[in-house]
Formats: sequence, C-alpha cells, structure tokens
Amino acid sequence: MINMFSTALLTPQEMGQADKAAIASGVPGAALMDNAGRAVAREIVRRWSRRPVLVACGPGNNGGDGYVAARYLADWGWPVTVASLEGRMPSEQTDAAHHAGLWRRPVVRLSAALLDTVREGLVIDALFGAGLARPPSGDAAAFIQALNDSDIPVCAVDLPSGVNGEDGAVLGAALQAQLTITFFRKKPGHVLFPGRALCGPTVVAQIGIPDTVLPGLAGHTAENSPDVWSATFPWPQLTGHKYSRGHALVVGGNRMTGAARLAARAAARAGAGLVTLAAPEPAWPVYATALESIMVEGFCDEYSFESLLADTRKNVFVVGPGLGVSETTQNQTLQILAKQRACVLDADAISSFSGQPERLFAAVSEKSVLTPHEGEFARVFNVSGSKLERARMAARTSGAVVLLKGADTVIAHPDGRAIVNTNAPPDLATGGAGDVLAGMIAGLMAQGMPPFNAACAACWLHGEAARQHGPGLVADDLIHLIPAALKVLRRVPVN
Ligand SMILES: NC(=O)C1=CN([C@@H]2O[C@H](COP(=O)(O)OP(=O)(O)OC[C@H]3O[C@@H](n4cnc5c(N)ncnc54)[C@H](O)[C@@H]3O)[C@@H](O)[C@H]2O)[C@@H](O)CC1
Ligand SMILES: Nc1ncnc2c1ncn2[C@@H]1O[C@H](COP(=O)(O)OP(=O)(O)O)[C@@H](O)[C@H]1O
Ligand SMILES: [K+]
Repeated sequence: MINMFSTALLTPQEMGQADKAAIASGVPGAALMDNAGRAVAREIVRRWSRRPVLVACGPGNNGGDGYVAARYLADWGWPVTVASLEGRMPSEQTDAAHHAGLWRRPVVRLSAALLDTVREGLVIDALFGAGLARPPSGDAAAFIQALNDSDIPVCAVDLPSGVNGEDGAVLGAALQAQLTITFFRKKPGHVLFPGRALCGPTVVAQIGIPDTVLPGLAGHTAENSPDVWSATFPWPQLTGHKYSRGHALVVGGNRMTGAARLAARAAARAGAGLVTLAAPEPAWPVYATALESIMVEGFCDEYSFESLLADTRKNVFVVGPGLGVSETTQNQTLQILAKQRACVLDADAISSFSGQPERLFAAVSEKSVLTPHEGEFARVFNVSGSKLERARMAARTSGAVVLLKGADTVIAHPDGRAIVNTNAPPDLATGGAGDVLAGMIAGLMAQGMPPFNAACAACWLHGEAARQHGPGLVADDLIHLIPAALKVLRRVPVN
C-alpha cells in the first residue's frame, strides 16, 4: 500500500532503461529528444523575458536536448548562440546528431569568453547530464568556473553539468543553476545534497515516456510526498474512540525532561489516542505538572519500568530523547525491544549502543524505527557511500527502518526501499526538532500506520509544520503547527 512510482527517483541507468523501453513501445528516440528540448525552451519562455541565450552543448544526448531547445527558442524569435566543445559534435547517426543537423546556424567553440555575449542574458547548460563520466576538464571546466563566477543565470538541462545523477555528488566542479529541467522522473542527484542546491528548483517535464515502463525498473527509491503513503494515513474514523487510536508510551529522562515532553506532545498531536510518559520517580513532579492531556506514570527501577510496559494496549514506545548515554538507557531500550511491539529509537537510545551495535541489531526488527542524525548514525553504523546508500545499508544490516536525518533525510526499509525527504526548511535545524519528529512517528504508528509509512508521513508533516512557521522556529512551535500541517494533508487528494 505504498506508491513508489509517482515520485520515483531513477538512477541514470534506470532512466536509460526507461528511455529504451519507451522507444521499444513505439516512441522514436528523436521524438523524445524533441519533446525534451521543447520543454526546456517552454520553461525558459515561461520564466524569462526575451534575451540573448547561449546554449552550451556537449557531445551526448544532453547536448542533443540543447540543440532542440536552441532551435525552438530561435524559432520564437530569441537571439541564440550555440557552442559545443571543440571537436566534440554528436556521433553520427545518433538522435543528438539528427537534432544538431536541424540547427542550421553556426556552432561556435565553447569558451569562457563567450559569456561576454550573454552578460544580460541566459545560459542553457546542455553539456553533460546523466552521462557524466568523469570530472569536466579543459574548455568545459574553464567554462563552468567562469560561469559560476558570473551572475548570469543558468538553466540546466536534466542536471547541472558536474552533478552526478546517481547521488548528487559533484564530480570535480559543477555549475550552479537557477532552474533545472529534467524528464519523466527526477534522479537521486536532484534531491540529495549538494546536487539539490546546485539544481535550483527542478521541473519535471513529461516527454512521452509512458508510466507503464516503471514497474520492473523502478520501485526502490522515491521522493517523499503524500502520494507515497496517503492511502495508508490513519485519519480518525467516525466511530473511533481513544482506544482505537492506539497508546504511545514515551520514556522520560531524569534531567533533560524537555525532550521526552516534546516527543509525548507530538505523539498526541499526530493522533495517538492515549499517550503515557514514563517518568523516573525523582523527575515525576516535573513531568506531571507540565503535562495535562498526557498521563505521567512513575517508575523507580527496572522492575517497575517493566510493569509499565506490560499493558499490551501500549502499542508503541519512544525511547531515547533526553535519556543520556548510559547502560541504563541501553537496558531500557533492550527491555522495550524485548516486547516486540512497535517502537521509535532516537538519540541516546542509539548512542548507548556505540561500540556494541550487534546488541542493537539483534534486538530490533521491521517494527522498530531508528532516527539517528549523522553523529548518532556514525556511532553504530560503519558504512560508507552516498546518504542514500548508507541509510539503505544501515536498514539492511540492522533489520530496522532507518531514518537518517538532515536537510535531505533518507528513510530506508530493510527490504531496500528508500525515500528521500525534500520539504524540510533549514529552520528545522534547532534543538528538539528531532524529538518532535520521533513523537510524531510514534503517534502515527500507534494508530496502526506501518512503521516505514509512518516515518515517511511524519517526516513530511514535520517539514510542512516547519514551513508553516518559517524563520524563528523553535521546536515547541512545531507541536502547535502539526494541526495546520494535517489540514494541508487533508486537502491533498488521495492517490
Ligand atoms: N530517457 C532518457 O534517457 C532521455 C535522455 N535525454 C538526455 O540524454 C542525456 C543523457 O545522454 P547521454 O547518455 O548521451 O549522456 P550525456 O549527454 O549527459 O553525456 C555523455 C557524453 O558526454 C561525454 N562526457 C561525459 N563526461 C564528460 C566529461 N567530464 N568531459 C567531457 N566529456 C564527457 C561522454 O563521452 C558522452 O559523449 C540526459 O541527461 C538527457 O539530457 C533526453 O534526450 C530525454 C530522454
Ligand atoms: N538544514 C536542515 N534543513 C532541513 N531540516 C533539517 C536541517 N537540519 C536539521 N534538520 C531536521 O531537524 C531535525 C533535527 O533533529 P536532531 O538533530 O535530532 O535534533 P534534536 O536532537 O535537537 O531534536 C531533524 O528532523 C532534521 O532532519
Ligand atoms: K546539463
């Protein structure tokens, strides 16, 4: 019940397969390229008034799209100069060569000096896209450097040259674009940093590749969106009651009491019917006086803690926020995991397994969601690669759902699926925002949403809540904005 297709992220290789499948189904490659280049020209005309345009064309299909865009813009009366890398016209009998042939005007050699002709204009970057194979060098590198040093706007075709479509990494040097137009579906490089920042806003144009090519080649990776999980979102039922909306238990710490309070409030706001905060006896008065709709139960040792967990109606646990890194935290986490119910492990519940990750991995399951930031992640996972690869590998290794936080949060399932979140504003980089997220995930899981879906949905709502507030956000504000984010979600048609 999760839709991985509508916002699927395709690797350059998968995009190539989509292209081939479309051609095999009867859409000529030259037509796809014509549609792609025309889409670029259209998006430019939509955003900029008529002005001089320099189209920098590479030797592959990315360049092919550039020749098409140049032709349409020139037909519509725009002053267009086309430049290519010296001696690198498209190979004969390719779609790119066909479209280069339809450009009847001169093609000049690409150089940084050409930028003087478009100081008041625009550059279309059609040098390299999905086929980037090595760091740009020579004329291409000099052009990228000079263009980045200027304030001439850049519209990138597919990807800014130098950005790796697979993971958003920069190969050598990359252009900073103001707009990127890609085709059919985005690639991971459009949503992972630093690629995402280099793209500017990314527009996805449809060029005649049918969605029917997707099953079989996509389905592993997608951009987070209500389209992915809205069909499983647990809206309150007309005849529901508080017990049918689940009961979340949040473990509180002795000293940093704010973290667990934020998580508990967020769980309630996200819709858990009941929320209990389990408080160590010495801190019980602090929690009890601060919380009204949330129940506060005290415990004094591992036995009374165990008895708090016994009620099976408590169907999801949150452990970690504000607990401190200690053996006690590790033991509480293991006690919770032994119950084999849904749980969210955040912050110190993760860090307390530093140096002993196998103990954690042996206890977690697909019902557990781990929500580390990069620092916590590095304490238990020894994996390398892009953020997407690392989150995926961590989920596979641990057997839990892993939500690796940051500006481009990745949520990975042990079965290999991964979602990249893109709606979080940087205002979220504030203490306690992660505690709120942990509580929101638990609030959705309490209502029966599967852990992976709940993690994706909570992450999107968290970003939307922050967006509603804007600058000046503190974590406490998020709690009050969860209802506004839910209202926005209500208006999104269920896919
Ligand atoms: N479904 C698709 O696959 C579609 C692809 N299209 C376009 O096709 C592009 C992919 O085409 P290609 O696979 O031909 O790849 P590119 O055109 O992105 O790049 C490959 C070419 O650039 C050269 N090259 C790569 N890195 C270089 C470097 N650092 N310095 C110098 N030369 C370098 C390669 O030798 C090759 O000639 C996409 O980015 C997109 O713009 C569109 O036409 C629409 C459909
Ligand atoms: N630059 C950023 N842009 C968007 N979201 C961010 C950014 N930095 C942090 N976040 C988000 O803010 C939250 C911070 O969580 P975390 O690091 O656990 O903080 P805390 O432990 O103080 O709650 C996470 O959801 C994270 O993804
Ligand atoms: K490009």
